[in-house]
Amino acid sequence: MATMESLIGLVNKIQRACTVLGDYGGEGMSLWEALPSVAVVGGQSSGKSSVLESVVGRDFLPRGSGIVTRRPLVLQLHKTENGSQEYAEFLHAPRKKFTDFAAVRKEISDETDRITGQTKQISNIPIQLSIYSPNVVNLTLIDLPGLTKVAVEGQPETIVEDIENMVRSYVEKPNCIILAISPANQDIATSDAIKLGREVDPTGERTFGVLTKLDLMDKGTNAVDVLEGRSYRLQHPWVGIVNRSQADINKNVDMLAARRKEREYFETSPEYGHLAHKMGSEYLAKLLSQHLELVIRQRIPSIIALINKTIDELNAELDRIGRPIAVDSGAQLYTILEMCRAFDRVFKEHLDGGRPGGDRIYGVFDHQLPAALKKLPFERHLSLKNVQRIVSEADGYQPHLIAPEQGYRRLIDGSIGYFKGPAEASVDAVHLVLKELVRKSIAETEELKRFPTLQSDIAAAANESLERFREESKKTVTRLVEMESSYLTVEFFRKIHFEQERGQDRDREKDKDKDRDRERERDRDRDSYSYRYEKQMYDRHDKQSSSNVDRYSDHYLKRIGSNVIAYIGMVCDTLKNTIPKAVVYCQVREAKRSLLSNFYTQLGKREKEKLGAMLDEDPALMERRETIAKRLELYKSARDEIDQVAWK
Ligand SMILES: Nc1nc2c(ncn2[C@@H]2O[C@H](COP(=O)(O)OP(=O)(O)OP(=O)(O)O)[C@@H](O)[C@H]2O)c(=O)[nH]1
Repeated sequence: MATMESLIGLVNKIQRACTVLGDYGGEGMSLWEALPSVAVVGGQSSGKSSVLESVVGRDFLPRGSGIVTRRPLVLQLHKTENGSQEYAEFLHAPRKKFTDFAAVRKEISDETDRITGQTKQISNIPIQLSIYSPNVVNLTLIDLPGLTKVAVEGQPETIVEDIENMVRSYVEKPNCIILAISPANQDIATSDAIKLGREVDPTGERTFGVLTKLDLMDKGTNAVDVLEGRSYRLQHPWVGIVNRSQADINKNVDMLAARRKEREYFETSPEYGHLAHKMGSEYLAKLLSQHLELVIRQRIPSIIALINKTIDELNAELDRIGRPIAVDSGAQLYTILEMCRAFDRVFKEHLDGGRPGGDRIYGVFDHQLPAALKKLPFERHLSLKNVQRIVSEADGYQPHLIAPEQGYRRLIDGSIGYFKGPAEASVDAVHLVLKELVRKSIAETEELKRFPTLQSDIAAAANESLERFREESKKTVTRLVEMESSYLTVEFFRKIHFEQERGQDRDREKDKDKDRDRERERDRDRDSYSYRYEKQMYDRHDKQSSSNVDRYSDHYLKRIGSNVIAYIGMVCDTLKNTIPKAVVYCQVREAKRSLLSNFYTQLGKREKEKLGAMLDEDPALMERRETIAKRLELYKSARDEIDQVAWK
């Protein structure tokens, strides 16, 4: 019985492991998949049910002469807590607990009749019986209808084949251990059990030869040749058995008494005395236990592999969804700061390269700003008419004598005002890029994924900062533009004055130099406002054929306009360079330096509850993590259980 004990321990551990694995369905491995089943196979009345009972150690199967087992009986033994009451339950009557095993026997018999009628018919619909007991191992035993050679009165012709096919469907499963029962009072060469065993298990590794009814052999004959493996060789040793006779059953001889009788039989037998220690039901039970243990142990590596694989998967998933968060406020603050830093890292990567987005800021400076500047309506503002109007207005009642100082100022002031638009537009464009980068960075910060509340807190704080930077940046670029109005570059006008003198000389030399003049202009930046402006003025002038009657000649006004345009072109070039500097200084640099600094200040002042609230997770995620953590624990304990078994 020591072997049975260790088998119970082993199977229990695997049971616990498999319950864990099986509990979650799908990939889980059920206990019954991990464990082998044992089927008894043999001719009619060969003693199958008797042998099965001996292995289980209980009387509960109907027995008798003639065909008794007419439906497969799938018997699942479930080990229960020590001290708990033994009971049986049928699948066809789930809520009914049988504690009286005589009643179990009767129910098997009645249930057989329910399907087959009280005839000699058989059915392949199994009866499922579970026995819950502290004294059994978790195991499936299958009692099968006896194989027969001919159909008897009341049976269909196909019965021989039908039974064989049914039995085969059970024993051909590689997980099935075959107890091949042959009665000693028949020639072993005609044994149906051996024949089928050889067919489904040619190497004989899962077939056990059992010889029953040794006591019923003819006087003067014995089965020593069979038992010693000479008649038919099997990998496992043959076991001889003496079950209760029909007379014993009728007299209600109990199992203990039957065992004693069997032991005495072998010990006192002149033929089998030398084999006594390897004979009998108890020895068969022991042999079977040992084999089961071996087979079950062979399954351990694959069970452990499955457990390890699942543990790895669970750990990976936990890593993905994040480990649980701490409860004390210090640790929470730390977690929040860590996450802010992670976000900050991603954000900076976007700006500095490594991640896309920062280049769009350069796009604003390189493309958007110059394009906007080019579109400014200077040509309209400095049209001949406008120049004349503004210069005249600035002069007032007294026309200027040498140069229209006030006129220039007004023309320039009015023009410079136009730069505010593109300057502010650059600020706004960069603001939008930064805002988008904040949004992107939050989405891309792995660590933040599980904390929707913190995500929106960080987003709000970052956007608030960006808004502040934008205000500051707008003030600065406006100032840059205003600075251009507040003090004009003197050198420019001195140079103009000088050039104009020269120009007047040339005028005197008149149009013969006109071509040369144009050539000089062409040499200048063709893209500049002054070039385009002057060209337009020339063209217009040619068409208008100088019918002007105003204070100043068209030529003179055109000069003023083109001077202003040239000056504005210079201012434009300056602003094209300084606006980006201001924008980067006020917005980009600040975003990199102090996007979350206000947030940090606020964080320091928050109470514990508020910190906890910031770390609120998606409830579904929390639940998932809990489930995974629990499963992980179970799997680890299952692995421990099995490890203990494996190293024994
Ligand atoms: N004397 C003696 N009788 C036995 C032995 N084994 C079985 N019997 C008797 O043989 C009869 C059939 O035994 P079962 O255990 O019902 O045989 P079975 O193979 O399950 O029979 P079916 O289910 O009908 O095929 C019963 O009356 C048993 O008492 C044995 O070793 N010695």
